[in-house]
Amino acid sequence: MSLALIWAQAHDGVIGADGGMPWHVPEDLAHFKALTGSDAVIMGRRTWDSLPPRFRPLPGRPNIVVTRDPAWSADGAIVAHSLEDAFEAAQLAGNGQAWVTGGAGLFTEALALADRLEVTELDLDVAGDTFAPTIGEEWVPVTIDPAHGWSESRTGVPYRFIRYERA
Ligand SMILES: CCc1nc(N)nc(N)c1OCCCOc1ncccc1N1CCC(C(F)(F)F)CC1
Repeated sequence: MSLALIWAQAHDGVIGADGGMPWHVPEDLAHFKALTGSDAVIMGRRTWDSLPPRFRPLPGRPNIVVTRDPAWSADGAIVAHSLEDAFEAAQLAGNGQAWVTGGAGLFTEALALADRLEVTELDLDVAGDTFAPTIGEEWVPVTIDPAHGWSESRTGVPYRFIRYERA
């Protein structure tokens, strides 16, 4: 079972503001859906709370939610009380690839265990209160589109997808 992290970030690594994502880039939703498919997703409880109700749980796959609260539960969520427990639950319930989908705390912790990062970069200046983890030198960007070219979202936001793998 390997662990991948997936996130979308604006300038300065902003990934969230006031419990949500301060943008709407449909191409990123499609990208997230295409990449994570029916694989297990692991997320923190605040990310779970941030999901629009129609996507909670994320459809068609095990949703593992990490929380410190021993009393927490939610329909459609497999509860874990640590990233290790979540990883184990993903191995039991999942099909080979597990995705950490947020938030910042989990990304920072999971970075050490992951072998793949799928980052959507948005050419967007937006105020935020939550930030992506710093990607260290050991991570190598894998060119997946012509030299990481920028595309333009139908909402006008330039975006690009970058895959990183551990060197
Ligand atoms: C997509 C947002 C997203 N992008 C990338 N690249 N990495 C992520 N870690 C990520 O955050 C996933 C959890 C938060 O997700 C949402 N937050 C607000 C609104 C909508 C969503 N989505 C819509 C698509 C839906 C589907 F199941 F269709 F994929 C899942 C929930």
